Parts: sequence; C-alpha cells; structure tokens
Amino acid sequence: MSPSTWNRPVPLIGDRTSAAERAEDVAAWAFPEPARQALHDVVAARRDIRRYRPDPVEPEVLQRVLAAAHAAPSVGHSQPWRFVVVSEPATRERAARMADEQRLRQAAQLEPDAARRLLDLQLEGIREAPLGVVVACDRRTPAAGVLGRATFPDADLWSCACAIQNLWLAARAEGLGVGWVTLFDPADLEGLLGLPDGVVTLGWLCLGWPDERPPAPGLERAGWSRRQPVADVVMAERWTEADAAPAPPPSHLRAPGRAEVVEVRDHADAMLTPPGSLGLLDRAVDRLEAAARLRPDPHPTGGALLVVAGRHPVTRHGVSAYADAVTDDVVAAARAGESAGAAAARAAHLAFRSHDAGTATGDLVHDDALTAPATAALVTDGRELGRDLARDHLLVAVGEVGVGNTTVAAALAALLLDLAPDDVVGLGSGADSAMLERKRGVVARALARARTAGSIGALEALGAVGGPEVAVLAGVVLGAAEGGAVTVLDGLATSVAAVVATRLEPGVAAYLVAGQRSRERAHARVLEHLGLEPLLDLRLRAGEGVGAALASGTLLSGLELRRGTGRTTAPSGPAHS
Ligand SMILES: Cc1cc2ncn([C@H]3O[C@H](COP(=O)(O)O)[C@@H](O)[C@H]3O)c2cc1C
Ligand SMILES: O=C(O)c1cccnc1
Repeated sequence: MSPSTWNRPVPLIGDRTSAAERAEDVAAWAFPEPARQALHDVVAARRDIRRYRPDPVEPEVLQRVLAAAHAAPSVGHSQPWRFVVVSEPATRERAARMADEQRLRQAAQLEPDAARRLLDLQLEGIREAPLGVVVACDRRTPAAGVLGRATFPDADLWSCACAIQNLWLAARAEGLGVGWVTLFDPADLEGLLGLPDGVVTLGWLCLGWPDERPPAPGLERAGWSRRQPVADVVMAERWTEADAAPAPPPSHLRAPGRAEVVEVRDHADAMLTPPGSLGLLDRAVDRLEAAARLRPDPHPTGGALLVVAGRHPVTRHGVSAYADAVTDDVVAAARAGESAGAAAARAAHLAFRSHDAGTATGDLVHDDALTAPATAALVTDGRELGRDLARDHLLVAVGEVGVGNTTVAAALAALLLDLAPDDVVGLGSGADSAMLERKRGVVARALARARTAGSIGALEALGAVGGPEVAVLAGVVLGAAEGGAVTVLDGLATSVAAVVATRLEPGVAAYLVAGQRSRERAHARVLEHLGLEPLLDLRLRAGEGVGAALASGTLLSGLELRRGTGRTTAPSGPAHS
C-alpha cells in the first residue's frame, strides 16, 4: 500500500526551497548576467597599488570595505580576523622604515640584477596612502576547539587571507587602491601596534585613492614574473606533472555515483519530516538506497547475517581465555540455530548463514598464517558467498567466530595501518593482564617477521598475519558490493577484513556501514581509517555478528520508516525569497 501525498511543510526560517525546485532548475541560484560580469570585471582589474593620492577616504566608504572583509568565509565560522586601521602619520612612518630595512636586507640576499630590480620597486605606499589596515589573526583559541582546525591548524590564517581578498575586491569596486605589504619582520610590526601574544599579523594593507591605474600587475610589467596559463595550474582527477602521471588506484567496482546519491537525497528531502532528521541513520539508509538503485527492479528488501568461522594455531602462545574447542561448539550451535549469532539474526528478522573457513597453517610468530594460494582461494570463496547473498538481500551483516582471532585481527590492523602492538591489542573474549602482555609480545613478533619483507600488499598482509575467516570476510565484502548489497560490519575482525577489501577495490568503501564500535581496543582506529561512524556504541564483545545484526535491524527499520512516510507536494513558493 503506498502512502498518500501531503502538503510540503515550508520552513519559516532558513532555506525555503524544496528538493523538487532545486532539481527543476539547478542554476536558479545564479545572479543576473550583468552582476556576474561585474564580478569578473572587478576580479580581473584588481591590482596591487603602490602609489596613492593624499586625499582622505570617507568613513562610510571605509566601512563598506571593512564590512566586505568581515563577510569572508572562515574556518568553523570562527571569524579570527582583526583589522587595525592606522591613520597616524608617525605610525605609518615607523612602519615604512621597517619595510625599507627589510627591503635592503632581502636585496642583499639576491643576485645583483634581481637586487636592483627589487630596490626599484615602489614601496612608498605605506607613507603615501592615507590609511594603513593591519590585518591580524587572533590565534588564542586552541586549534582543536574550532571545527576544521584540528586537522588544518593554519586554516584560521587562510580565513584571514580570504578576508583580505574580500576587502581588496570591494575596495577596487569603489575605485580605491590596496597594496599588501609583507616586507616586515612580523614581530616588529606586532610590536609597533601592541598585538598581544597569540595574535599574529598577515601584513600591512595600504588603502587610499590610487595615483596609478595599472592595466596589468606591476611585477609582470617590470618583467619580474608573468601570469601562468590557467591550464598549467588545473589538474584532472590526480596530481599530474608533465608526463609522469601515476596510474589511478585500480577499481573495477562501480560505486553509487552522484546521480544515485542525489536522487536518494531528493527523495528523502520530500518526506513529511525535517530533512536529515534521522541523523546518522539517515546517512546509512542513503547508502542502502543508493546501492539499491544500481540494481535491476524489483530488488530485494531484507537482510542476512553471515557468520564465518576460523581456527588459529596462534592460540598455542596462550593468547585466548578459551580453548580452541569452543569454536567448534559455536559452529555446531550455529548449525542448530542456537548460537548467539543465529539468535541475533532471528531477533533482527535477518536470514542466517554460517560458513566454516577452516584452519590457518601458521602461528604468525614463526610462519605465515596462510600460504598465498590459500589466501587467494579463501578470498575467492568469500566473493562468491557475498555475491550469492547479495542476490536475495539488500544488506549483508557479517560476523566471525574463531578463538584467538582478536590477536590475529590486532596484528593485521597494525600491519595495514602501521600501528604499534600497544595500540591494537585488546581484551578479546576476556584476557587478564598477563595474557594481554603475551598478546602484545606475539603481535610484536608477528609484525617484526612480516615487516622484514618491507612494504607489503593487502593480500600478502592477510596471508602473513591474518586468518581464514578474515580472508573469507574480505571476499564477502567485495562480492556483496559487486551484487549491490551494503555490508554491515560488526567488530574488529570484520572491520579489518573490510580494510583489506578497500585496499583491493577502493570502490567498496561506498558499500560499507559500521554497525557498531566494539570494546576491542583497535576497533575505533580501524573504523576511523575506514571513515565510518558506527550506528551503535554498546561496548559489545560478543563477536558472531551480534552487533552487526542489532544495527541491521535498526537500519532496516530506518529504511521502512523512509519508505512508509508520506511524501510532500512539489513546488510551493518561489526559489528566490
Ligand atoms: C563461548 C564463546 C563464544 C564466542 N562467540 C564469539 N566469540 C568471540 O571471541 C573470540 C575472540 O576472542 P579471543 O581472541 O579472546 O579468543 C572469537 O570467537 C569471537 O567471535 C566467542 C568467544 C567465546 C568464548
Ligand atoms: O570487538 C570484537 O570484535 C570482539 C571482541 C571480543 C571478542 N570477540 C570479538
């Protein structure tokens, strides 16, 4: 039964346009042609001005120019810029002397001819221009406290540079000249104006009515440099240097593209709810829906849980709180539909499959876990399993069982992500501190052995320190994606398997959902590496796909919620308001 159509609730604040309006005319946000042309004219005619008339700049004009600067984009909307407007002739004179001193110093470092050309350059603007605007950046907020600066700590300075550009263009439109002088020892300039610690300057802007109207940059006219062709600075897809273009990462897998992703979002935006109101769940449902759009109609709607079992000779080093035989018990219970994984699948309305991947041949410390042919065969088996499950299911939740496999997963995570044993070894099914110490030692020795080979590929790493269920699971992730199904990851081992899969086929990343963040130590790092935020964070340590099943239940509920919620009507009101 399909739901009825309802009036679109138009928000009274913010963006009043609907997805349908935006899809109908994607360019409707543009300015009229004369305004666009004017913008390009101003950009092209902006010059660095060094000669000024002495006439004053009216306060209203100055305010307009400063307001444009203050409208610049800034990292995390932090507005870190400060503008010190200097009109005192004595201050300008002292600043000019500082710049002269630096000019002589720099000239002394240059070849004689370049030095003469530098000395010829007009730097009198600081004295002549009626105003100086010293742009400063208040850096006293710690970078980690500003959205976007923890990763790019200098983004606050770039924001100030954006403000300078805005000021410059607004000034040019008024007919004013701007010259940006950075020939200072920053500490001198900061001292001159009394900038406190933690506030740094980006230099001195001369501002006034220009006594030159240059059609081209002064440095270009002086033969100092020339504007490079735009084609020399634009690259397609990857960094390219002359003819040394490196090959792109191989991916034969088609990930949902822009068309599918936008279509899914348009569809979701037309629901009788505020767009994106299900938060992270909305994003995971988007993923499911985008992948489904690559399939022929009609496509399946439900999900399955696959639990893969493996056995590990590494247990002989005393790294698990349980005996090897537990793995066989769980496999038998799974067949009887009585393992925790089987029960979790039933609770979440998922089909259940278990698969026995067999036994590793090496203990990681002395020998590779798997030979190269065994590794390849296991990945191929997994790929087929994944494709097979994808035929009947929209999502494949994955889980594992294998006493000792948190040691294996930790070693593989460390090898693939270049982490230390301390960062990856966790409690597993219940280690005590002595066992943790042994696990760290085993992982350290396994890594030392594997790393003697130098840099190794994902499949080699899998063979060296992985295990049979991890290899099969890497294949499952690949096969499921090929079949258009999203894989819902469980704990550490399944997530490390997904890392292997993304190394083999970068395109699979778009088909992954992190079901949960488990208590196992390395899991958070591995999920971060995959760029995935977990749907659940319950400190699980169950293995067997229990967390993936719980999350898949929620995910399928989210999908049902989206498909069952009423749609709103198309356009209501103009796109421009
Ligand atoms: C009864 C039992 C059932 C399990 N089901 C999953 N695991 C979980 O614990 C094992 C990994 O932990 P470690 O590396 O410490 O051995 C895996 O089998 C994992 O799925 C279980 C563990 C036990 C004891
Ligand atoms: O986080 C996991 O994946 C995990 C933790 C403990 C035991 N088995 C699995």
